[in-house]
Amino acid sequence: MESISAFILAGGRATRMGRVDKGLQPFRGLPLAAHVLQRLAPQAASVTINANRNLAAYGALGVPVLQDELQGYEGPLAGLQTGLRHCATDLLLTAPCDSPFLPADLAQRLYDALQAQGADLAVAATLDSDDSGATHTQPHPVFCLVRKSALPALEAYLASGARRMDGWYRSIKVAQVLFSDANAFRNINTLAELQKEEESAANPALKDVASCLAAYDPDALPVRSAQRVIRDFVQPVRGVEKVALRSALDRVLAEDVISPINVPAHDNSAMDGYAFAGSQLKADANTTLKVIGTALAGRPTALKPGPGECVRIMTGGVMPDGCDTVLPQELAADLSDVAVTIAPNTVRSGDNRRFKGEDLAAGLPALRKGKLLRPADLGLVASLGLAEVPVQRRLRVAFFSTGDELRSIGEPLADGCVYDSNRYTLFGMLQRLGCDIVDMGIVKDDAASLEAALRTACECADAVITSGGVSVGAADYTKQVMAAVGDVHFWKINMRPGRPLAFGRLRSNGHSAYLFGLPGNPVAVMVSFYFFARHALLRMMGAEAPADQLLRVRSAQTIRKKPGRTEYQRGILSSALDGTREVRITGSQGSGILRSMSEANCMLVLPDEQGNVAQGDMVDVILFEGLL
Ligand SMILES: Nc1nc2c(c(=O)[nH]1)N[C@H]1C(S)=C(S)[C@@H](COP(=O)(O)OP(=O)(O)OC[C@H]3O[C@@H](n4cnc5c(N)ncnc54)[C@H](O)[C@@H]3O)O[C@H]1N2
Ligand code: MOO
Ligand SMILES: [Mg+2]
Repeated sequence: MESISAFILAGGRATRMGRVDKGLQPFRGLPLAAHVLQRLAPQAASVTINANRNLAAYGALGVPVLQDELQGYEGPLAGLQTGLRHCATDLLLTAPCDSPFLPADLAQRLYDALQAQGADLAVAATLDSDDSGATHTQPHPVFCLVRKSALPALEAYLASGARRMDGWYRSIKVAQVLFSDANAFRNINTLAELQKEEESAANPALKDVASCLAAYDPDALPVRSAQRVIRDFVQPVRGVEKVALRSALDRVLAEDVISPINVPAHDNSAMDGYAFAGSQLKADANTTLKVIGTALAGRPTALKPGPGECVRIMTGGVMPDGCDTVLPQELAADLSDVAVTIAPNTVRSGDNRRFKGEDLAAGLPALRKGKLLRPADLGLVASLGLAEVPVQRRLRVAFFSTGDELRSIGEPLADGCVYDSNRYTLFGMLQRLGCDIVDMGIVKDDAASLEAALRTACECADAVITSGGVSVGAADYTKQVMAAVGDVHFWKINMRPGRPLAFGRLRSNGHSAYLFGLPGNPVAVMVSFYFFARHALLRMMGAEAPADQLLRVRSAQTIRKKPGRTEYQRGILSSALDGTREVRITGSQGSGILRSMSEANCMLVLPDEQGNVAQGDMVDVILFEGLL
């Protein structure tokens, strides 16, 4: 094939996109024009972008940018004219900036037809069918390959005042090439289309995700399978903000932090003592060195100890030239203001020296994107002298309780009613995860109130958490309404507590939010949150969260356990008389007994295959608290 230059037409006004610069709209993480560039680059010797505004932003894509030479947004032919005038090859391939799916063999197939038919221009076309099923050929005039020799005809056409692409085509010899995949020429004209494309790529249907499991039985789902479907279904939210270092605590780092400096910046002493060249140490006799001065931390010295000399140095003091070893002062065999004596085998050459960059090396990542920032990380960023860090935006989570029997604090407790405790445990767990919280209170068990609440929640939050109404009770409208407002599955999970769970995505008025419909029982709410919602929310936050840390310890008692389901029993981990760790459970394990959670300091995780636990058997526990 002859050499081809490609030309991306991004000079339009994008009237259907509200006049935003279409080629620069983000799509799957890149500007639209960058997708077109990626598709064209392998098909051409060079790529140029034709744009009439935001030239610098297009330039940032790493290819030359040319503005129309005709003034006033005169359409694609004006772009083509500019392209042909500046084209370094005999052939110019054009494509619009909003066609991220264009064919990988566009250039080759247009070229073949151009050659075969001896044409000036080859244009792509597809077969379309109308409502009656009749087919017709649909040309895509902006996807064309044109010979530079057609420029005079184009100049003449434009000079006549005409601007239509198909009009000009009638004045030259055109070859039409039929492509079978009409989708490949799909362009994205409106912001709504762009959003829809984004979503369909990023958001598969829940059934498609669930169907990836080897076996999917929503009525008997292993914990691991449910966790997997949830993990594969939820996507991180977008949005980065720069915050002052202290405000970054418990936030998720949005970009790698690259160390701008070496920490420490110099080789320095790890001890208060005497710095010298270690090669002088004698193996079988005392080494005596003359003290020629002092190096304090923060005050590098110009002293250069020669043979038989040393420098008194403080911890953190920069190592003087030629020194690689420090004798801690308390290890000196003899010491005066002017000399120090070191007995054999007190220190080895190289001891007590800290290397430049040994903590953090300049130019290397000090912290990785996705890290949940802990106190040590704040200190680490501070040690680099950085005042701000980029973090993911906070996740917004809306939640409410359902059930006619629920009362809020401050209300009298009518007969048969209970105070709503789930909103408080949920508040606590979400707060600790660092979410922005929208507490929507108690919602009555009627379809209209539930639907209104779900829609409001969906429209204002990234995730919605409800409690209650997901089992089989007569007054539970929750499931019906959830199913109507979104793509939601209802599971019975092989676990206890927390057997029923609703999971999916709600949609309302163009907004969407993930839904976790947790069971109503107060312990079940917490267990389902910890083992399903928590991981999903961390993933949405963009966090690279470590897997749950299970600790294997001895059971101090026999524990009843049914095989075939995972049981999360509430435990108290303590030290036995012999100092080893053992765990016992907190009395009744009923899923309405919240006291069992409050008294516990850990949860036993007894897997599906496990039967009764005998005293002395080893079991897995997960701790509620670590170091803060
Ligand atoms: N026939 C069956 N009955 C039940 C099954 C079953 O499989 N078959 N599953 C049981 C399990 S397991 C659970 S868990 C619960 C879950 O029920 P729901 O999600 O429908 O929850 P509710 O019926 O609304 O409430 C259950 C229970 O929890 C109390 N509750 C609810 N919300 C709160 C709150 N915010 N604060 C305090 N307490 C709350 C509520 O009063 C009920 O006592 O279903 C079993 N039944
Ligand atoms: O499993 Mo239910 O969730 O026992 O309380
Ligand atoms: Mg119920």
